[in-house]
Amino acid sequence: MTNIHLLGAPIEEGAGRRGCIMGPAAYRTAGLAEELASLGHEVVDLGDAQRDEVDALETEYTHLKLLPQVAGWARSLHRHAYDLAKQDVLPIYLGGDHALSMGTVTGHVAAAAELGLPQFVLWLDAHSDFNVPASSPSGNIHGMPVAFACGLDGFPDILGKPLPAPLESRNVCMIGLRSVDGMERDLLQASDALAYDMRAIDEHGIAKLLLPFLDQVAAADGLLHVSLDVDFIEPDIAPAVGTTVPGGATFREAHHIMEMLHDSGLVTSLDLVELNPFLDDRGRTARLMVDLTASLFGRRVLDRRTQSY
Ligand SMILES: NC(=[NH2+])NCCC[C@H](N)C(=O)O
Ligand SMILES: [Mn+2]
Ligand SMILES: [Mn+2]
Repeated sequence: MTNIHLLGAPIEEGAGRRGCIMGPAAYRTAGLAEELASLGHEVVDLGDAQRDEVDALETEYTHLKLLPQVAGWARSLHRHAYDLAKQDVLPIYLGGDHALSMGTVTGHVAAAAELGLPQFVLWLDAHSDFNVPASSPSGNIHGMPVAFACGLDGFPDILGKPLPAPLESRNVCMIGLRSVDGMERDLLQASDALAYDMRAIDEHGIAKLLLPFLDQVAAADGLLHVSLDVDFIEPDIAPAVGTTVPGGATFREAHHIMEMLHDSGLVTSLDLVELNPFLDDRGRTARLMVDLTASLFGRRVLDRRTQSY
């Protein structure tokens, strides 16, 4: 039994298209809390976080879109995440676009650093979200949270203070990549992040990529934050996302990852991001995300002990 706390993060200003503001409501409508409770967990819905008011920030990168709004969300979510990380609960952040991870990841890294524990991040996404302002072709800040959390140069004062502790890029594992921008690719390859594209899944399968990373987290006695972007999944089955890229993870691959994460017992926090209910087809993407989350929290078809392999 896990004590799960749900926090809505209805940010949409980091994405190029509007609609993620409706994400938290869609997860609630799709029955996320009830589903997790039916698996035997204690679930508390904290409602939605509020954005801080932030004035214009100084930066030479004028193409950054809606920067004060994104910074307001990052500051608020950073505080929430830091507080939740210090409690004996497992937070699930209901996005909201992926810029929300600028707050959640940095909050968890800051709390982990104070506890003297290494913080790991599993990034399930079609994109590496490793742009810095200078490399971003779009100016959409949801393409930048990993670079920001790792402390790369060139960002304005998004948190309103220096990063309390940078995320170590060697503690990051990305799976599902199939859209990385030109300069972003150079930055990613110069970092120590483990990054697997779809070809790696095709050639090796999920288990072979994920197990060594989970072993590394366990060996380091680390904390594990999972950030699940809807566009990680094949858009045919998960259409409610503004940045679809064909060739995503299948239903089976996505559930397989979630089941392995459950079995590992290592996950300590989770972001569900980029759900855009405005683009959904009768709630199917919201329901799929709820089902995947249920797999991560223990739903399974058979008990392993009853199987003969
Ligand atoms: N979280 C996301 N969906 N990110 C998409 C980013 C797309 C592109 N790399 C950009 O920076 O604009
Ligand atoms: Mn993303
Ligand atoms: Mn993405």
